[in-house]
Amino acid sequence: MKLETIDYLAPDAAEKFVESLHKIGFGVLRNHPINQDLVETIYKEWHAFFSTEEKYNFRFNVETQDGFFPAEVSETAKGHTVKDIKEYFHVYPWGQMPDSLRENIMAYYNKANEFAEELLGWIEKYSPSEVAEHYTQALSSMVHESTQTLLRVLHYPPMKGDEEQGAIRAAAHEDINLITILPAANEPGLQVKDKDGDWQDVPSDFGNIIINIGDMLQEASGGYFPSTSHRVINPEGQDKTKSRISLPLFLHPKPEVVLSDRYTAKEYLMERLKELGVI
Ligand SMILES: O=C(O)CCC(=O)C(=O)O
Ligand SMILES: [Fe+2]
Repeated sequence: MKLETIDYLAPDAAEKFVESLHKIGFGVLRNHPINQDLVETIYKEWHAFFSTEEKYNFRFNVETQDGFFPAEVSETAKGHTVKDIKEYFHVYPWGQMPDSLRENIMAYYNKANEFAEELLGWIEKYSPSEVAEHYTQALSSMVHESTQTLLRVLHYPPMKGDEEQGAIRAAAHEDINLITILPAANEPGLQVKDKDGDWQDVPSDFGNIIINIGDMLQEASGGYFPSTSHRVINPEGQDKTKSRISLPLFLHPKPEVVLSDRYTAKEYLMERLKELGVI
């Protein structure tokens, strides 16, 4: 099944969107309520921030994981040995960030959280009853007023030619959280692995919003919604000189939320972070 872009305003949008999440683990929406001018402004402001030395004043707090993660400490995806070519900033409402960037990024954080709750309502409504009966509470209430939901501002720098052999912008991985909401980045590169094991480009027309299933919803739905591998490939030709900025919001349930008879959200997260060697 090819990943189709769904019109948020179409009468059958919710049903089609949830079908796409079930079949592919990804759904792409256009005509959605997230303001594109705000997204563009954030891309510009944070691109400027990443190009200054000021970012080093916000080095991440090891305990709480908010703040700036330089390229040298950037992630290595599960099962990989080479670091991704990226730097990023973890934004939490309670976390450190430059005062000058707070207003716009928090406006986006709040709006995208509200939108995510609406989409979780769609997912719940169109989950088959034998799947939905295992949800221990409404999906939207799992994340409502959660302090764990993480907005990651990612900067993939221009390619310099001295990158480590085999390194890519983001190696294949799955997200740990419930769902992820991601406005199309300012440059292409995001790919999803389909059922045949082939990499498909995610339709990343500027203005689209991309939603994917994370491991926690896969767990809570007994596998009905698959947490699909995705990656960001390196640019070619002219695009090598360009930075790519992206803005995934990782919806994390409140720690005490029961995902399944095996895990609470907190237990699940701890297990995964240990596996990744983060804690
Ligand atoms: O930059 C992107 O488009 C995707 C990033 C991503 O998948 C992640 O940070 O988990
Ligand atoms: Fe991801």
